Amino acid sequence: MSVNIKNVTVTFKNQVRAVDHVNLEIPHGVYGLLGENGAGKTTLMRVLTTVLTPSDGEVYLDGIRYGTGKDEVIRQKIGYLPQELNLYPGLPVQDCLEYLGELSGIPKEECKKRIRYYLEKTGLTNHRKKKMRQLSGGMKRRVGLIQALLNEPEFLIVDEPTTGLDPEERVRIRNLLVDFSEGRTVLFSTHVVEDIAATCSKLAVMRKGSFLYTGTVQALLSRAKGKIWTANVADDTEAKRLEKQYRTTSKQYTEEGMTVKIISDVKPDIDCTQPKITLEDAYLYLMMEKKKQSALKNKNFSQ
Ligand SMILES: Nc1ncnc2c1ncn2[C@@H]1O[C@H](COP(=O)(O)OP(=O)(O)OP(=O)(O)O)[C@@H](O)[C@H]1O
Repeated sequence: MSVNIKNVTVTFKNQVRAVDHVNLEIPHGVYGLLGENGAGKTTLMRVLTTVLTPSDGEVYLDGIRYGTGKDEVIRQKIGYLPQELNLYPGLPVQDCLEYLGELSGIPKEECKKRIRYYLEKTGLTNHRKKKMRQLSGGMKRRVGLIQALLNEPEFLIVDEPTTGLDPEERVRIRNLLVDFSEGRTVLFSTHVVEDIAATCSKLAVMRKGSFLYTGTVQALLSRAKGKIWTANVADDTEAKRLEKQYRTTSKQYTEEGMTVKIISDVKPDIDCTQPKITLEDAYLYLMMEKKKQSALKNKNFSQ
């Protein structure tokens, strides 16, 4: 399964350019799509599902070009979990999934077998008789994921699959996606950096309709090498003082007080050490660098 995005642009009627000339080849396995609110992730995913026709550019799935009369064939290869999904509130979970399976043309017995398997895998077996409207947000999300997996798609696109899940369920769903990706392609879009760190070896980082980065997690981590520092402080007042002085990313309470993470090309003039870089550090470093560059560009432009 290969997915190719070539020079794709989406401009909405209100002139918002949500996706701006992007190019991407999505390989096998779980591929992360990370980006701030409004970056263009959902718009790009809607293009990939054939729901939205781009204003410009081409998309190919296994060499089949979108919008050339073969979109139905493409759709049969795709499973999609959208950000918001309201599945038949009056139907019990089992009936709802059986109905969706029937709509997808999955043979009845095979469909029941898959439903049993995925209910078990998502920890929902004991909730299968509950009506959809009686489920918690996290449970609804998991049923939504099952509907996307049900036709065992070659290309699975999931938009924020772990939203509303408790930590244990989050891990369970991540593992399910990794297992499912064996021999398939999974596009995993999220704001949760931890989700990407736990599932993907490659990712794209999106901002304002463009990719700031595409490549391996490892290479992104090495970009931030030598730029992240940790300082221990006694309390929040001291942490705030550091925040005024340096570009800080996070602070965390510890047994002794607090630790503050600082981004700096050179060692800050305080007692600090270099921690093991996390994907969150590398992501925040990338975002800060790009924002700094755009601010500089705007300043030069207005001078
Ligand atoms: N149908 C639409 N008409 C006009 N503008 C839209 C439409 N859909 C999205 N947008 C705009 O396009 C931009 C990208 O939105 P999109 O939903 O793709 O971002 P996102 O990265 O998925 O954000 P989030 O992480 O918050 O879901 C935003 O500025 C949004 O307001």
